[in-house]
Amino acid sequence: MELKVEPKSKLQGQVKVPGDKSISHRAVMLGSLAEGQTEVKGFLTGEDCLSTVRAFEQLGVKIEGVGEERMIIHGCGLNGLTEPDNVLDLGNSGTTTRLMLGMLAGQDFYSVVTGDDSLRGRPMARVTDPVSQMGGQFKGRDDANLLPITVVGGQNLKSLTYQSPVASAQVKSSILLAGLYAKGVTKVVEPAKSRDHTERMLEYFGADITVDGLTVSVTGKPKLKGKKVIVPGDISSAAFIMVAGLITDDSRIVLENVGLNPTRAGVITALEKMDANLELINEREVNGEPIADVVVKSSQLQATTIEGDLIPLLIDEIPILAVAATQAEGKTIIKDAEELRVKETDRIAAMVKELRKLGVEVTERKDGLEIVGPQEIKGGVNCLSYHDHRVAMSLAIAGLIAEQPLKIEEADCINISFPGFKQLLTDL
Ligand SMILES: O=C(O)C1=C[C@@H](OP(=O)(O)O)[C@@H](O)[C@H](O)C1
Ligand SMILES: C=C(OP(=O)(O)O)C(=O)O
Repeated sequence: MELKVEPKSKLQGQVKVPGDKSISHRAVMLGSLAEGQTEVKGFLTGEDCLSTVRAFEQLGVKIEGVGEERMIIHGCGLNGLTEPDNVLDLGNSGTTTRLMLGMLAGQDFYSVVTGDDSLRGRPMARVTDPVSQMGGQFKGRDDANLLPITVVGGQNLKSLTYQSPVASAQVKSSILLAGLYAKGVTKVVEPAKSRDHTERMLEYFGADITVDGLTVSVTGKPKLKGKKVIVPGDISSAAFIMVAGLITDDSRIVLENVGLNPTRAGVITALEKMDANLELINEREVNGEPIADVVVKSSQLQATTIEGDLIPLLIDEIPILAVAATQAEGKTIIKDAEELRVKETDRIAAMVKELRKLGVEVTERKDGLEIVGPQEIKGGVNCLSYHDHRVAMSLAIAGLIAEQPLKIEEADCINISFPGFKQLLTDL
C-alpha cells in the first residue's frame, strides 16, 4: 500500500491512540504462563502483538476475543505450554522473539523460531548468549545470532547474574523470563534504565521481583496468577500525533489515556526541552502504570541535544524527533543512539536518506544525526518506508508540513504498531 500525504494544518480534536505494544505483548506472555484467566482490555491489535498471540496459541494457550474490547487468556501455568507442531513465525516482532527465546529455553520441548526478512537480520546473540549461560540451548546461523533459531528445551536452567552491555528491555526481559524457570535468583544489571514493563507486570502477576537502581532480580519457579490488565495508550504511537500537533499551524490536540511510565516518557522530556507546548492532565495510575491525557498545541520548537541515559527512554521516538528537529531553531544533536541501526531497519540511515529526499539537510553520525533548523520540507517525491512502521509514520508527519504532497511506498507496515493511523490523522 502506498500512503499519500497532503499538507495540512489546524489539527484539532480529542483522540485516543491504540494500546501500548510493549504492555500488550507482556500481557499475553504472562497471562499464558499464569494460572487462571487473564482479562485484557485495550489490547493492541497491531501485527506484532498478533504474532505474539499466534505463537502462544501454537504453544497450546487458548485465547478468546482477540481485540481491544475484552480478551481472555486461559493461562496454562508456568509449565503448562505444549510443544508446537510447526515453526513459530514471529513476523516482524523483535520483542516477541527476544522475550520468547528466553522463555522457550526453560520449556521441556523443542521449538523453532523464525520471522520476516527484517527480523531474520536482527541480532539475537544478545539474548541467546546470556540465556546459554543459564543452560539454555540454541542452534542457529552465526552461532545462534540469526533466525531461524532452534531452542532445544528440556534443560534445567541455572540462575545468572548478568551485566548487560546494552540498555535493552528485550535483553533484560528475556533473561528475567528464563529466570522464571531457573532455581534461585536471576539478576540483570543494565548500563542505563530501559523500559520496565516486564518488572511491573511480573510483580503484578505475583512474582518475587526486586528492583534496586539498575539491578532487577527475580526468584525462579514462582506461581503466577491470572489478572485483569488494562492497557494504556501507547506513548510511542502518541509521539507521532504530538509532533504533528506541534509542527503544524493552529493545532490543538488532546490525546487521551496515554501511558506515561517514566521509563517510556523520554519523548516528553525531549519535547519539553525543545519548548513544546505540552500539558499533562488527568494524571492517574492503572495497573501500576502512570497514565495521563496530553494536550498539544502548535509551538515554535527550539533545538536540543538528546543523548546518554535519555536515549533508552525514547528509543522508538527518535525517527519522529528527527522530524521535529527539522522545525526547531538551531542545531539538534541526537547521539548515543547506535541501537537504531539494528531495529526493523537501520533507522539512522533510513531517516537521513528520506529526509534528504524531502530537501532537508541532515548530518549523519555513527550514533545518530544532526539537523540545523528550521528547514523547509519540499515534498513532491516518493519516500520509502524500508518496511519500518516508525520510519513510515515519521515521514507521513513530515508530509503534513511539506510544500508538495508526498507518497510513502510500502506503508502497510504502519499496521505493525498503529492500526488506524491514517484515519486518526484524517479525523483531526
Ligand atoms: O521490550 C520492549 O517492548 C521493547 C524494547 C525496545 O527494544 P530494545 O530492548 O531492543 O531496546 C523497543 O525498541 C521495542 O520497540 C520494544
Ligand atoms: C523496535 C521496535 O519493535 P521490535 O523490536 O519489537 O520489533 C519498534 O516497535 O519500534
